Amino acid sequence: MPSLTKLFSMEEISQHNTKDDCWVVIDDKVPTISFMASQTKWAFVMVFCLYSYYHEWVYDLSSYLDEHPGGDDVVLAATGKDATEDFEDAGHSKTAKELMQSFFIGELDTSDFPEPDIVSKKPTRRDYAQKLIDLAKQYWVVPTAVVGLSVVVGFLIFRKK
Ligand code: HEM
Repeated sequence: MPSLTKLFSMEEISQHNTKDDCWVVIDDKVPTISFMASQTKWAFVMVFCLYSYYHEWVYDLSSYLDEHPGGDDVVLAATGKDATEDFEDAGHSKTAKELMQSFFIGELDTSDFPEPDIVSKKPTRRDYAQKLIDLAKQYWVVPTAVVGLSVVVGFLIFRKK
């Protein structure tokens, strides 16, 4: 995915995890676009939404930690991972979201993330055989009871003759 800003790996970001040096990754960016004309603004918003769908943003909160109304511990606990959920759960105001833009430093480099395994695999004969074995293992009591009962009945009939 092409990028317009500086890229940081999660490994690098996770090293900035102290009170004096604190970076977080949040998938939420509201660009300051109030200076644009209405139509241009919406076109920009649409392109930006598409772009931001594939990107996660990195914020350097080192200078803000002491002032953060939610405290520094919650933010420090959210370093080295995607903090979007924690950020959203805190119910940040529009003002907070605007303020966070002043701490923006770049975006998360996702190029070395493993590809999700979405290739659908057609079941083979081996898979069906394995399924049958698994079922037999799971329900072994029924066939065992049938065989046992047949042996007993057969034995009784044989003895009568
Ligand atoms: C990214 C930059 C951030 C900025 C600029 C920011 C700013 C603020 C502001 C202004 C408030 C006061 C309430 C409001 O106006 O919404 C607040 C509260 C809070 N923030 Fe943040 N915050 C940031 C990141 C985070 C992160 C990453 C977390 C958690 C992992 C977090 C957790 C909280 C919590 C728990 C509160 C208290 C909410 C409450 O009192 O109900 N914040 N933040």
